[in-house]
Amino acid sequence: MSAFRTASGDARPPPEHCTPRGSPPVTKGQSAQRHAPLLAVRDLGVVFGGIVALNGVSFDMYPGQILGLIGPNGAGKTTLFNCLSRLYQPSRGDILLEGVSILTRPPHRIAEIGISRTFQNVALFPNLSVIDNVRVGTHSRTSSNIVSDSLKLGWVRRGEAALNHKVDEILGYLDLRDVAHTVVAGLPFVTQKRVELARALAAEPKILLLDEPAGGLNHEDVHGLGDLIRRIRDERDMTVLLVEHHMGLVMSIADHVVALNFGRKLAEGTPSQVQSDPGVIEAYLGRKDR
Ligand SMILES: Nc1ncnc2c1ncn2[C@@H]1O[C@H](COP(=O)(O)OP(=O)(O)OP(=O)(O)O)[C@@H](O)[C@H]1O
Repeated sequence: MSAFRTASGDARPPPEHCTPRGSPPVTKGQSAQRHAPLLAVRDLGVVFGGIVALNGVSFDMYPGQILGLIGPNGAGKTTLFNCLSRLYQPSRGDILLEGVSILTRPPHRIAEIGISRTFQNVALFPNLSVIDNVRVGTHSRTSSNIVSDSLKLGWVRRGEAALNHKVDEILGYLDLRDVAHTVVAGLPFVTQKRVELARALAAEPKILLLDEPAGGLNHEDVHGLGDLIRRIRDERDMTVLLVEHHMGLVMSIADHVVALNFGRKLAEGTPSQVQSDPGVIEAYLGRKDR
């Protein structure tokens, strides 16, 4: 069984937004394009010394979309991802969440406005248990402080109980209850990836940023991961941005794909539009006449 199943299993009816057989499928994310963008990337530019890592990239993300960000090595995907999670400050352009620029926010305050991320190589506290790592994710949702915590005020205790309940629910959702009290360092990489996802979900983000979630996973786990990402979008009402080299995963779950090359946007559209774009084919395979 895939390590990326959820506790609720796989046998579910198709979601309401699916169209009947025969008509072109319209995904929840594609129909969302009728709404205002949740996130707008505008003319983004990043320069490292003499290297132009991003050059005037613009695109929109709509509520409920799974957006795949692809491109060959060095295309600028990680740079863009790091701008979205505020690790990098762009040299030009803007990123707007629900119409408001996020560029004045430091990285540690990005979860408060509804953006959570996972890391390519997993960035957990290795010596803490699974449950404590997931609790860290709830930090942006707590309003207590050292004074109220030490006085154990009534509203602090009620808040703690609600957070514990939420953490337990997420552990159950990602099938992590059995390892809740196990120290993370001893767990297999694939389980650590699920813990990181649990931590990101604990912040209840509007936008979940996934940095190469399929890296290091076997074929079966990648399949399970695809199902899980779609379920998280559908069941937990999230919008997902996925940076991924695994083309099969991106093309099977994304509603919309943005392709970068040499720091510029090369193409965007549905997975099949982007897959058949001559510029994208050339960027991945090289020119035929070479
Ligand atoms: N911190 C940095 N300092 C200098 N140059 C950088 C830095 N980060 C990225 N670059 C350069 O910016 C360009 C874009 O890199 P980036 O890592 O964003 O691409 P990518 O699409 O994520 O590639 P990969 O798929 O290989 O991870 C590359 O030329 C890279 O060498």
